[in-house]
Amino acid sequence: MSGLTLFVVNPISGDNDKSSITKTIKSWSQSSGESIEIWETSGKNDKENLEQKIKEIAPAKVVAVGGDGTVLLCASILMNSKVPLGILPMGSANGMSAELHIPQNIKDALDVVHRGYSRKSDMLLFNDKDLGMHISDIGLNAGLVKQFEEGPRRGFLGYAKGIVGELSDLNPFKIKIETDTDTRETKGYMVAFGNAKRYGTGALLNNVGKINDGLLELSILNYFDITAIAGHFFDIINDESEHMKTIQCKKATIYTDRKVPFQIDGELQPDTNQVKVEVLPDCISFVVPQSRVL
Ligand SMILES: Nc1ncnc2c1ncn2[C@@H]1O[C@H](COP(=O)(O)OP(=O)(O)OP(=O)(O)O)[C@@H](O)[C@H]1O
Repeated sequence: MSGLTLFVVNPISGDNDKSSITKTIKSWSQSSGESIEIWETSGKNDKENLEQKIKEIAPAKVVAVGGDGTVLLCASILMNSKVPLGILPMGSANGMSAELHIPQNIKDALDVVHRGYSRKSDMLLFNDKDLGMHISDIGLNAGLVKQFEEGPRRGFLGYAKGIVGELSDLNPFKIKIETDTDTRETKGYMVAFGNAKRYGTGALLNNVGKINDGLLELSILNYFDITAIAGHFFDIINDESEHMKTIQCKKATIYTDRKVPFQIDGELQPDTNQVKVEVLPDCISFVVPQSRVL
């Protein structure tokens, strides 16, 4: 595809030096003949400013250089347009790029951008206003994200302390789920909202999710059992799993009997006792390796 490629670089994502990435992008532009522009996020009004930039330069492709937050920022602007979104995975969480099999190596990921194969994906809309793309949840995992973000500690030790804190406070909550097809009540520690199969950490959430199936997966963690949880890291969950149930639907509202932590694609939201979610089918195109084109 000819035309301009806009690289949207998040300078703070993933704690790695972006100046060498910028150099690599510029030399790739010369060797591949792709004309490029590089635009950095500031962390303030990025959506409005990027929207403006995209209107001005009308790129043929946009490439998010960062983690899931940067991918979601770009996707929220490009949705329902014909402009495909590539990814150079540079975040601390790169769930969407892992789902799309984008290479972690930057030169290989740039090669995917240059080839320009694309596939469509659904997105998720929460509470009629917030977009999600990969995996969001309420309860246990969002509690860990909260411990990590709100605690004074960074790094692995801080994360480990956060896990211990979160697990020692663990109590199930009552959950009512209304989907477009049924209503059920249960108790559990977490409800995940998936457009995909696995978290950016590699942990498997469900066996059925496809990013372009027009469905979302609600996965409910009913029992907390460390060996069963460990199974998710080794891909040994099955449809009969006792501790985790998955329901596919097009929309749902979840009610809980107390306010619980909530995260959308890794970004913490205010604690909540009610989440409405619906799938927005096939509304964004990602640039993917040829093997991932359907
Ligand atoms: N220049 C900037 N300064 C500070 N924050 C920024 C800047 N640009 C983007 N951000 C913030 O970076 C976050 C998105 O980061 P992203 O998910 O791409 O990478 P990440 O390394 O996975 O991030 P994190 O692990 O902190 O969520 C958003 O919260 C956004 O507001």
